[in-house]
Amino acid sequence: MMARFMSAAWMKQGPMLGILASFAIVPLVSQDPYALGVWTFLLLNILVVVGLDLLLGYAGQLSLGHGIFVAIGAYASGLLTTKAGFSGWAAMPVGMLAAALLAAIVAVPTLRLRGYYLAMATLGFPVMFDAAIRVTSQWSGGSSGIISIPRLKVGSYILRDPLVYYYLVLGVVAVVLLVVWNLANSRLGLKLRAIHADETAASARGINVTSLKVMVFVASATIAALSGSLYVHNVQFVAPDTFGLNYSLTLVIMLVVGGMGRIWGGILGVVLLGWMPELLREAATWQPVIFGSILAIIMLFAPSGLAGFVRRRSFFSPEEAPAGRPSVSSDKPVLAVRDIGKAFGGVQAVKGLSFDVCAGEIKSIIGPNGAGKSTALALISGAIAADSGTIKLGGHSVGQRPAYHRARLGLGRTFQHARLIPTLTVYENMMLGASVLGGRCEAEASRILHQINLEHVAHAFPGETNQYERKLIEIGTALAASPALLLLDEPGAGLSSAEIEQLASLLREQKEKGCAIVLVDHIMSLVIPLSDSILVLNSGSPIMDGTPAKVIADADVRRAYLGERSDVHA
Ligand SMILES: Nc1ncnc2c1ncn2[C@@H]1O[C@H](COP(=O)(O)OP(=O)(O)OP(=O)(O)O)[C@@H](O)[C@H]1O
Repeated sequence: MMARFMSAAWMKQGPMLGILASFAIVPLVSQDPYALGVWTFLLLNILVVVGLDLLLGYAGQLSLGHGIFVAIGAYASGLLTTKAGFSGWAAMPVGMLAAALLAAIVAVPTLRLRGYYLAMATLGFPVMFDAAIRVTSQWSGGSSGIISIPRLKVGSYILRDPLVYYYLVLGVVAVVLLVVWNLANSRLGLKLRAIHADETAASARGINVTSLKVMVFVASATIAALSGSLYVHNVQFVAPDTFGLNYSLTLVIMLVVGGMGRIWGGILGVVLLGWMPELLREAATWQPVIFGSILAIIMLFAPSGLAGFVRRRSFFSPEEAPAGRPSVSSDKPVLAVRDIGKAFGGVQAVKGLSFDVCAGEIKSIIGPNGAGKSTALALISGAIAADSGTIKLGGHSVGQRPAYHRARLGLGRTFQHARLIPTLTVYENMMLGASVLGGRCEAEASRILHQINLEHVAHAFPGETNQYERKLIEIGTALAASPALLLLDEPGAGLSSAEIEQLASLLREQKEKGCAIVLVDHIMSLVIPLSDSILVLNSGSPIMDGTPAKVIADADVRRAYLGERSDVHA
């Protein structure tokens, strides 16, 4: 048992410890103070790029002015130590706090929106920072910068030896890297990858997308400020030119070349591109050409960066599946929808829709194409807001609540076109689904994988599975959250009759366990035998709600919908 634990721990920490060990032996190869200075500078850039990777590679948010957070750390240390009598150690957290504050101020309005708003907001940072330094030149030193910044001290010992400073910086980098590495390979990393791939799907899995994006941006800005502070106490000088737009873009390029979303990719990018100017010093005029050519070649032949050549390895593996949960049932409605409506411009997609679904009940919604079925599910799940009406989940009014909040209250859903996270393995997708429960989601993920018979594709990525498996995986990710209510949008589409039969038995099992299900589908051989009741929508409005027998016998329904189809009989 102990040996298994040790090998699992080594498997998880091993790669990062290996990288850190390589940096630890650098001084054994050369103790040339200049070379050590370059390596120290690279380590400081690794700090920034690794923080940027969390933001860009994991959460998919681009910051084009990230160098400014380094500048804030550098200037806070420079100013507070030269003008306010702070020690370097005391100035450091002030710079980090200032960077975190600025990041939060920028992030809260921009990261609520999807798209490149953060990139646009941060693009102006270098120019604004430069202007701010020049306007406040009396105390900030203007374009001449600040000189004679004191070195860090431990007691009366001044950290001026390049070798000592290298190991100090390496120690800080080691702590940050191990923390970031463990975060990236934890549930948080899965959530960030989910946000990157599909914010709507992430919200449906109970993830508060905005707050997570803000948190990561603030954390990466704080790490960047720490780097800036350590930098100025080494070079003892700071000027605004160091942190221009070029620097911020170079950070992004290092990450892109090395490979985003891997941590070690960013480190590789910094080392490769960081050493290049040194190696090409003789051909200084050719440097931009060579730099640009390398970037173009990487973008053409390895758009995922150098790390993209290595298949991502998951640190999560299915465990022994625990026993299933006991069944629950109650007559209280799990879902109560009253008079909801939604218009898209002139199109009234849903109008006057009301119904209840109790625990252990399957309610199907059918209707012709464009009848408003998917819109109804989107309104119930919170993917879009209703114009009118009320929605109650387990007695809680959720009409104004975002999708992630409804997911946390026990609403699971699938989409008309399966929305899995392509960058996560099947098992990790299950874990993401289960993560809304808190606690150890590995066990729940394993249980569902076993239940839907997909253990053989646990380590595959969704793109490597077939259509039926993808449908099951998406239902599985919803089931992993132990939903009280499950919304299914056309789960039967494109499946063979044998697959539909298997799907029906999986849904029957969920019903028996007390799950309330709302099923939207055109496949009557799935809908009719499975449903307790069927609601028929036509042009957004309900025209009938009753037992399957009553619905298929209704003349209006047959005219509006069923009469057009040949597979009506169960
Ligand atoms: N985001 C949107 N913007 C504008 N119109 C929309 C949007 N979503 C849906 N609609 C319109 O609302 C109406 C209902 O669409 P919805 O997708 O809900 O129908 P449906 O019953 O699910 O159809 P199908 O069976 O083809 O999936 C359609 O006229 C559709 O064009």
